[in-house]
Amino acid sequence: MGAEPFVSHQLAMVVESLPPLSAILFTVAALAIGAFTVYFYGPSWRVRRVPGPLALPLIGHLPLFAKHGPEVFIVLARKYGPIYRFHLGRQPLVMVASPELCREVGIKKFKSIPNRSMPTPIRSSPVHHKGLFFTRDSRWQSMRNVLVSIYQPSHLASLIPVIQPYVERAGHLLHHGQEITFSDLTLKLFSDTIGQVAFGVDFGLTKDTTTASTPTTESVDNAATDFIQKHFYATTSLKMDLSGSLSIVLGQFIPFLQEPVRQLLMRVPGTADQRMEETNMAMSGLLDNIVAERAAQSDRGEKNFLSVLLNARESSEAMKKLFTPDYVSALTYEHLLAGSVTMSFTLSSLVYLVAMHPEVEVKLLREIDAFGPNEVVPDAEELQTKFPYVEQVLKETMRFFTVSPLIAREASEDVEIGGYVLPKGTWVWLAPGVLAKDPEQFPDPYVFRPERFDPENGECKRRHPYAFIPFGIGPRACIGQKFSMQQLKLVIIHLYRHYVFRHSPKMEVPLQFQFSIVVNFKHGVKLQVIDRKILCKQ
Ligand code: HEM
Repeated sequence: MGAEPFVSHQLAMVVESLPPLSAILFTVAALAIGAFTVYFYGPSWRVRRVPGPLALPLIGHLPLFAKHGPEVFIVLARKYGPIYRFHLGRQPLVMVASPELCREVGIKKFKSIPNRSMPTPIRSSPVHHKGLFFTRDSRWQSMRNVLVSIYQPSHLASLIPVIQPYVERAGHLLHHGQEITFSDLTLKLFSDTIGQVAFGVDFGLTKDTTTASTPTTESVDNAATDFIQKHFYATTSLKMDLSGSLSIVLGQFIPFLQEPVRQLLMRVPGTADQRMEETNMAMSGLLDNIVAERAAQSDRGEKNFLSVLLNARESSEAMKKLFTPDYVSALTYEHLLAGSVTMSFTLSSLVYLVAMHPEVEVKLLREIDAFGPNEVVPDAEELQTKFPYVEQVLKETMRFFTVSPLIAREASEDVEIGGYVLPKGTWVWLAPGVLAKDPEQFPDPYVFRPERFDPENGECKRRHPYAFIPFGIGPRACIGQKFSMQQLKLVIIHLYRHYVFRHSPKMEVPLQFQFSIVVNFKHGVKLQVIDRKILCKQ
């Protein structure tokens, strides 16, 4: 017998002993379904005891989100109570929606839940990874300890003369009878002020090109303008709903595919992923240049965040290791991100709401006018003590339209919250937007009533201390809270000293929102400007 017939015979025997093709297919299919089930239901299984609506395969509760928008979290809290599950695609979130449970997560059990989970849009955007927001554990703690010193009252007070010229400059852009998209102006204004406070650079966005009067700062160059445009694009592209780039959308359903697909699509011309990558690269390059230039300056002073950070970096070897150039860039950029969109949304909401409530406007103007002549700029202490009604209007605005209705946290060990044991790795999200509309804490929650924040008011006295947390809670709360309030008051006082506002006929009713990493207006806030001097003469 030759070798060939022998081999064929052996092969035939092997093939005969194999299961039929259908059996193989069946096994493969069963394995695939098993793997699919484990992958998609594993995370849900771990938190199955927490109540919540039935989650659809792959898309979880995203259809509910599409139907109700951010209000969905209020709807679900009413139905399931203060702790419930919400599935963002495959990822289950344990939502915490009562003041007491927020205190438990944010303060009492902070050690078990010290970090933030990284939402899908941010995973696509490396420029955001090394800021304070997403840094974790001991590195976060060390960075925060240094950065907190920058927000000391004395430093904040010194920022008023730095910011005021920008506020006045933006004010000069307003004219009686003018129709403006006010939210665009405020985004430019706060990008300009934070540009100065964070980088020591004048982005020149509110510069009146028809006059020569501008604050005396470093020159406005094309690189800065280019940078800020890229920043606007990068920020508005980080959508949490299903309108983001393909890799972001995919990340909601099949997270492990997000990065490979992003890597692929960013090489394909015309895709949103490619545009985002180009923007991120260009922005990182520009940021690194700004940081390198400032690092090379010997007398950089202490007037802006970047200089303070670079000075801290040079103070010891440990600091040098902590604040490597990439972290310095990310932290400085984070200021711009955190301090422009949030502030613009809050101020635009305030002016929108005051325009709808003449009785609030009258009280606000009375308090502002009583302070003194228009030329006198209040100092930090006066801002804190002489404008209680401005503060109430601001707080009520932040309650009414909460810019950050969800706060992302993640358990770093097994932890018990509200009677449920949540395993390590669970995404535990706080819901300040739900608390803000709780009728027990805020009677008639859909009525805009600043007086509810008057400390002498019974409603205010009865309220739980953590019912109102627009800046978050505990050691991880917003580091810029005092800075924000100071700056917002400064702008409100300046604006209302000169103008009042009415809704433009072009303003949509009701106002529509867009949910990206923070809430924003879909079509902007459109207003008519009324010069108070002209109003008085009429
Ligand atoms: C109206 C204005 C603002 C609002 C409503 C706001 C809200 C928030 C919220 C809700 C958080 C999460 C807190 C938590 O997890 O408990 C946060 C964190 C943070 N905010 Fe703000 N913010 C505002 C303005 C600013 C400004 C102006 C800056 C910087 C100049 C800033 C810098 C930060 C940083 C760095 C964090 C992360 C803190 C950490 O993880 O340690 N924010 N903010």
